[in-house]
Amino acid sequence: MAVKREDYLDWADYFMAVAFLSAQRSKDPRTQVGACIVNDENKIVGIGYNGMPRGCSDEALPWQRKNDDWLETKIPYVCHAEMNAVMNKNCASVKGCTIYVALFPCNECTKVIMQSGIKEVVYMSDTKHDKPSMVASRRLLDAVGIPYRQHIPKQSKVTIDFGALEDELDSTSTR
Ligand SMILES: O=c1[nH]c(=O)n([C@H]2C[C@H](O)[C@@H](COP(=O)(O)O)O2)cc1CO
Ligand SMILES: [Zn+2]
Repeated sequence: MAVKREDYLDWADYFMAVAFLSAQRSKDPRTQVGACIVNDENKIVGIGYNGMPRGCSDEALPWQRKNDDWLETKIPYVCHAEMNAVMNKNCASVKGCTIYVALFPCNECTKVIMQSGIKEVVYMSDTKHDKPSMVASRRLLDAVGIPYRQHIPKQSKVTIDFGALEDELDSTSTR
């Protein structure tokens, strides 16, 4: 009798992988961030990545990070992954949900997370840990007791191979 496959993706790696896959949609030349919101039934209810607001051409607005003129940077225009994931929700509310994010959320996203009722933050990268924005995020989350923890992946890499089923058919084909 065939036995169960053991090297399947566990839930947390799956949700973080969805966040990272979503990030690949981002046009930001420097930092691509993705977020995935999950309810208490392990159902995905929102996905987002950082991008320009709906209807804005990705070519019409600046993508540079620094410029003497702040209006010529992406900062005032780009919508962060977390905010997009909340706005993209496919259910009435994300209250009680967990958000998986590729990068620890900035203070603006943390406010959106808090106001939406999300109850837990799971992040992968913390490369901006010492920026005032992240310090403010932790202060806010600590103030209300929303837990945040770094994801420790069981699998360091998740590969998507569009040819996987063809290979499988080839190798198992007996006819
Ligand atoms: O929480 C976040 N979510 C998010 O989507 N982003 C996006 C905004 C920008 O497009 C990019 C950050 O760009 P940069 O690393 O050049 O500052 O990542 C950035 C953060 C944290 O800074
Ligand atoms: Zn943000």
